[in-house]
Amino acid sequence: MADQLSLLLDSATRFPLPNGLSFSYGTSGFRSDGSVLGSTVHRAGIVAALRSLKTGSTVGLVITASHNPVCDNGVKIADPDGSMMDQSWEPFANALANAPDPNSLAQLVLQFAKDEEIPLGGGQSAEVLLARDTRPTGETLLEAAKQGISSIIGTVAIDMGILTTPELHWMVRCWNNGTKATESDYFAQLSNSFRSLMELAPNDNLNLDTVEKKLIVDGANGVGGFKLEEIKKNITGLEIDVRNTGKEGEGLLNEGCGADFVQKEKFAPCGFGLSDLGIRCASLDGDADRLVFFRLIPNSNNKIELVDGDKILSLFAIFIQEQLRLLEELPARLGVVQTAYANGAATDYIKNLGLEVIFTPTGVKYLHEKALEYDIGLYFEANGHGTILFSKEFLSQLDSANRELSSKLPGSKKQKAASRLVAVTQLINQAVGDALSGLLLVEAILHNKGWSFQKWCDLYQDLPSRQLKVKVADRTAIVTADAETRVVKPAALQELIDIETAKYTHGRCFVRPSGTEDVVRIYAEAATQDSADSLANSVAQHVNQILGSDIKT
Ligand SMILES: CC(=O)N[C@H]1[C@@H](OP(=O)(O)O)O[C@H](CO)[C@@H](O)[C@@H]1O
Ligand SMILES: [Mg+2]
Repeated sequence: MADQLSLLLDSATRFPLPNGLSFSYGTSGFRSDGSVLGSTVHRAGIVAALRSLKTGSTVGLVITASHNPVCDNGVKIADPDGSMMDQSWEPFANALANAPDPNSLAQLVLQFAKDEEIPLGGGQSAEVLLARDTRPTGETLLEAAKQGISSIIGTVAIDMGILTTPELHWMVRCWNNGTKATESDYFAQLSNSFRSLMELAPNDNLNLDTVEKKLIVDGANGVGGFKLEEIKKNITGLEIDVRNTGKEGEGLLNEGCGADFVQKEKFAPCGFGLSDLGIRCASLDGDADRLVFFRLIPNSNNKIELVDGDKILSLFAIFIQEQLRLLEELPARLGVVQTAYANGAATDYIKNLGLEVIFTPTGVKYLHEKALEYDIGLYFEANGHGTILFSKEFLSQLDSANRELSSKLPGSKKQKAASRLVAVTQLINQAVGDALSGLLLVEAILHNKGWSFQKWCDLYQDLPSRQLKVKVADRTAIVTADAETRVVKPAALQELIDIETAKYTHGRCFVRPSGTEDVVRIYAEAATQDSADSLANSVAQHVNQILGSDIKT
């Protein structure tokens, strides 16, 4: 134990906490300006090493700040099944990140290891897979993570290189399952399952030829674009043109491009223009875990028609439901998980399909956890982060049904439905929302259904909405309940929100503190755009008055 203590003290001395800063494991890990994150990433390395020792399995650590500006960076930890680190460890991660000096850091580690019965001292080995996105601060931060990891005796760090966040989560999951886990295995799994699903399109679908084969993808000048360039080499039946790949001269990461920009601004990303009218387009975020689709609106100065996470979710739900209906001998409990940001029209649409819709607070760690409770759990945030989870029991029943139908009724509708579901389970990332696998699944489903982009857009009409953010003195003064739809503190604020909302037809409004930025977010929905704008503005004024601040859009 003396060795362990001196190793920790020595390592921590090289990564002092910057003066006057504090860090918090927020909606999606630690995030800040990349230049101040050395100590945080080093300490996240220690947390990951301990997590691996505790679980007796390999865990992951990704250095990314997703859709944030290029100067930001961040770090998050993946659990052995590829999901986000168990929330019960976040308080320890926070305490460690803010430990004022090496001594208190070492004491925190020793005490936590004792409380959690984590075997220190090298008796047990541990393993952490590492990856980073394309940010310039990534390389130095990766080194900090490696040093943090190796300050726990017996832990090995394996650098998997520059990857999308979902690739790393997928690799951790496969590594622990003992299945193939390299990047080329990931590419092969995506292209093979995409091919299978495309080939399973019904022959009697007369509309198949009318589906536009061309797709233009905005890579946000991040890691997703050049990974898609690799995947597309093995794909037929779809012509993919990748823009904003991050190559020299193509622009800065997430600047005027990427899924967050496209979804929030409802404008085409840079590099897109008039010549793309009528063509189906998609946008990834900086670490390729978010996906939205769009199409340029003629004569509108690059405004777009947006297909967000809610509509991707709806498309997936319809497709899964259709296959299950053909396979009535395979009962499955389907759950659809959304957050309060889901458009009201989307929720109504999914409920009208007869599906169960559940709401959780913002942040995929909450949605993912809920989706795991179903045989098939579909979840998406409106901003395009989501996936479909299949329970182990369902996967094994599906596998048996597929084998039986393939031998007894080959080529039948039932057999094809089972094979389609099998292909979906292989194509969609089971660890975390993945823009690249989601994109291929959308394309394969549109092809199977013979649906044009227009048909997909027309599933339902989004209710007009508006999002505002307000910077306040202390955003934690706002406490919410009921999946963030109601403010419980300060109580007067909810009463004011209720009074404002009642003034509008189809009015809905909620307020919550962001988990990734120092702001309070306001979301409003109403029958017209003017009403949504006005509702959001008046509630922002109330937030302003009660908590003191300036309104930002
Ligand atoms: C309104 C919104 O888009 N919120 C985003 C944003 O969280 P906030 O806690 O709202 O800052 O970033 C999260 C991480 O990417 C994402 O999960 C979430 O949906
Ligand atoms: Mg992201």
